[in-house]
Amino acid sequence: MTTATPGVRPSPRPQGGATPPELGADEVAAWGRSGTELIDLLTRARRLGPLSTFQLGQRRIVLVTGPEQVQHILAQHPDRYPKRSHRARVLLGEGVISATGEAWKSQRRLLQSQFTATGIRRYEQRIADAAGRVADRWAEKARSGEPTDVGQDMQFFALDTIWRSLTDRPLDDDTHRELTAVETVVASLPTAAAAPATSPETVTAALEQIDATAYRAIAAAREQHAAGGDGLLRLLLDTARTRPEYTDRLIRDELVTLLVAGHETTAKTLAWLFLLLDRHPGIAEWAAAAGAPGSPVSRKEAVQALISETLRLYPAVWLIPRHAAEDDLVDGYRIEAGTDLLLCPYLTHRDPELWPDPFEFDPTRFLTPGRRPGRPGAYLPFGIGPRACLGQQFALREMAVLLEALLPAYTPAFHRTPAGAVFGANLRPDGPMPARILPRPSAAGQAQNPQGASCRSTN
Ligand code: HEM
Repeated sequence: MTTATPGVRPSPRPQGGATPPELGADEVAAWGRSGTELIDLLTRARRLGPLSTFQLGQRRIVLVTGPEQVQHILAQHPDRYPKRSHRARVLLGEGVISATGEAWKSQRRLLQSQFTATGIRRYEQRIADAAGRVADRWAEKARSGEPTDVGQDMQFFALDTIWRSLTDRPLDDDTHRELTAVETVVASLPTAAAAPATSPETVTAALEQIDATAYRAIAAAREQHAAGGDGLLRLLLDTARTRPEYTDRLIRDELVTLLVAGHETTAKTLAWLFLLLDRHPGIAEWAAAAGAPGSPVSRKEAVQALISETLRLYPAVWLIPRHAAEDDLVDGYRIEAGTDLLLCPYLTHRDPELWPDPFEFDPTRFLTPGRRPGRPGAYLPFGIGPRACLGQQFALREMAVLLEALLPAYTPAFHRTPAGAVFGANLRPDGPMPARILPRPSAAGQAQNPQGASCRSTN
């Protein structure tokens, strides 16, 4: 407890506190000359401790990787650390990811009910239909021996799933082609910059394409709506009747936000998962056999553990930026108003003080009590606090439905696999993933198409 000293005006700034340990300018310059990814600079800074700082051009950046510090910023004091001008605003407009303040609260409240564990049940059939499409494709590829690209199949699945949930229609080839423009824009987004630079021509053209597709979907949903259609867009259109802030522009922004947030991350996670299984055939066998008589884990448990461990090693959202709106003390260190902060789940998830054998792919750590850290803030693939992922339950469900159908039945035999990772707007494999689809010998005739009655989870 502090006592006021007579005659001294209380300062609004927290007292005391040292600056977080700083990475020297020469090391930052050496990193700049090396031309390597931002993650290399962050890895150097991380060695200084759970909170560290460095100067990048004109910007002072604080890197936050310790669980307690992460928890302080995202969960305990989110008002002190808002999102600033979101780097994807050029694409997402005022949708729920980039909105702030009261507008964000009311937009989030509206969508929240659709994305709870109960709320997503209304999308179960659409998820099963999209997974069934991939299962059919892999069955055909397994028969014909023609190669497929596993990364692209995952991209299509995730986009088809969210498109069906938004518009109540399966993704058709034309719309799919048009929406590849999203990838062009996502690939052009800066990683740690506060605001995107002026769009180059290709990005502008891609944005125009995305707008055209979105407005066409809104018009179609209006017609379908009159005829009794369903889907997330319907909720937005219904809301627009009583809330004038839901203009066509805001509906477009929410639609594009959910499309982008709802497929890139899921697709990349599934792509990483298949790459990890390729590198660890023993674990692929374990997952395929789970749920069979005599297996100690159910298929559902094994699939959940695979997803959790993939998200630990390759969190698609590998960097979470925040901005200090006021002075604060974190772990005894002073954070000044105006500082940019970067939280890095990728580094937190690979911290040897938190995770035994952090570089090992070992899904069983999520099945064995005491083998994962209990400290809040140590595992955050979906973020934490009020701005945590809206679509977490949806993403987990769609990935589980697909994997429960594919893993027991097929193995992709990759012709080649990407050598590394791209740490861009999301964390993605850095190349194509061509493969032949092999039926698992033990699973002949067992391939499950989740469209039918088998869409309930297997044991
Ligand atoms: C594996 C899949 C996914 C991962 C790893 C993921 C990760 C994240 C993370 C880390 C955040 C928080 C970012 C921050 O704090 O700044 C976030 C926010 C968000 N995610 Fe996801 N996400 C996934 C799938 C989805 C899906 C399927 C949807 C929609 C259907 C979705 C919609 C959103 C939205 C709308 C936000 C913004 C929430 C807000 O600001 O209130 N995400 N996601």
